[in-house]
Amino acid sequence: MKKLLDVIIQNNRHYTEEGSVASYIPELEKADKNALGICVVTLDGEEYFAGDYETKFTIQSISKVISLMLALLDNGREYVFSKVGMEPTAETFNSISNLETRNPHKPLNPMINSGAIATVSMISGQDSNEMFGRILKFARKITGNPSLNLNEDVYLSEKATGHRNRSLAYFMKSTKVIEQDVEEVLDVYFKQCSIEATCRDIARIGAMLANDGILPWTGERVIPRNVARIVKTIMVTCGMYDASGEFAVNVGIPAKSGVGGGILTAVPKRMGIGVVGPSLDKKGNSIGGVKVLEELSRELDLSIF
Ligand SMILES: NC(=O)CC[C@H](N)C(=O)O
Repeated sequence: MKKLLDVIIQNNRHYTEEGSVASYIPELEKADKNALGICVVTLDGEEYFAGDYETKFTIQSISKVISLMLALLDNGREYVFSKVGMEPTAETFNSISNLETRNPHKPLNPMINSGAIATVSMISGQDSNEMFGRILKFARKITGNPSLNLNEDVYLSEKATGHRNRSLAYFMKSTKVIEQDVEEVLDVYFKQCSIEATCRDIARIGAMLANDGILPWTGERVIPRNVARIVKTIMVTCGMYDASGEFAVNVGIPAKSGVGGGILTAVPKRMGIGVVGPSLDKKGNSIGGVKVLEELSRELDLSIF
């Protein structure tokens, strides 16, 4: 496995030249454009690494998977999906247009910004500190990494410039999708996006999902099987934003990307995979990361379809 991963990273590193790092959150521009790394965590607890696997990145939209799990645990499926839909989108991840035209009462799905902000608003807690505290605690548990933390500079950078997200949130307040204080909800959203990780951390979340909600390295159940199933299904249909269909054809596994360059994937019954490559394609997915996953999926026959 280790050899295969080394070769795949080598074969695909050149793609990083064709993309660019995210710059609309100013702090993200500091990322290393040519970094490309991978970690595979199998369900028997083995971990394999290749390339720039030690590269740290903020999880950005990958956090949407974490808050969806927590919102489902806190509220149950009926309530969560009364506020946010389950349908894929052909628009960009921060699109505002569907909010009014498609269904003014709920954002399309929990993997785009509007849907994730609505999802975050359903997480229990008195204020933003308590809500984010619960997200971080849960994230530490499912990564097995007690030192997982916020990147303060990215958080402040996004908070200062996140006007598009603010407009999505205030629109949803007007339609009563969001019932809480908008600024508190946004603060939690900006913070969860700014959690800093390595590809090992996200591979471990993938392995837990692949293992139907049980941490492979301790045997502990952290989410019910049904929650794992729902989350993986939403990842397949919506996790790569408006490139989810193409990714399903070319790779064929539940995945969630973030503009920090990470992609979390869960291969049911087999493994979790985390990749990092901050150079992004036009839709905001790691350009090298997607290519690495395509080759790995072909080599190991990982597609679920
Ligand atoms: N696609 C992403 O990773 C988007 C997350 C980012 N924090 C944003 O809200 O714009």
